[in-house]
Amino acid sequence: MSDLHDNLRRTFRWLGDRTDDTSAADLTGWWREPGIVAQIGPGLAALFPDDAPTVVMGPQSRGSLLGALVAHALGVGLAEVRKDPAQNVDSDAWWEVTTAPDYRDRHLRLGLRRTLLRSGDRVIFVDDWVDTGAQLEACRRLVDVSGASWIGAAVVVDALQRSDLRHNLRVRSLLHVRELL
Ligand SMILES: O=P(O)(O)OC[C@H]1O[C@H](OP(=O)(O)OP(=O)(O)O)[C@H](O)[C@@H]1O
Repeated sequence: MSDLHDNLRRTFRWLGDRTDDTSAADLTGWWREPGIVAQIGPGLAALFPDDAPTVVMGPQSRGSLLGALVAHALGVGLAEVRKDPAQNVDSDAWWEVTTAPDYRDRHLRLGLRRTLLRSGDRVIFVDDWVDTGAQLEACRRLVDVSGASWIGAAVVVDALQRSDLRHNLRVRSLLHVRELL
């Protein structure tokens, strides 16, 4: 998987002009690269080789995109986490949580349809990037309330500001943000 590691670094860009104080991560080059699309699902799945997940959880939108690739690699399904979930009909029941301030200082409402996780499910969380860990922590709460079990988080880039979260939520990554600087 060293090809994957090198390809992720090669096709990543920081966007920012000289007059800008901050820069933004551009990951779109990853999705354009056939080798990455082929390898990233198996690569993330391999971060938890001994844990036998029954389902992948991925937050909208890039967590769901990657989550589908990981689910395919593992031969399981995907539980999609929606932002600002809307109930369609009375019987459409959701688990909902609000995040701590995330990397854009947002308190997001995240929701998971109750039909998507069952007690006995073993969940692997997938996302492209973790920064404050606010969305990650909120997804852990969704798993807890559903009665399913949390295996850990497989992410592409670990930019976690809090190392306690890395340990407590079992965060494993393909790259550390330092490798992109
Ligand atoms: O660690 P945190 O501070 O919670 O931030 C990380 C989250 O933010 C980004 O998603 P974003 O909400 O930008 O949505 P996107 O996937 O649609 O780009 C990223 O994909 C993670 O889900």
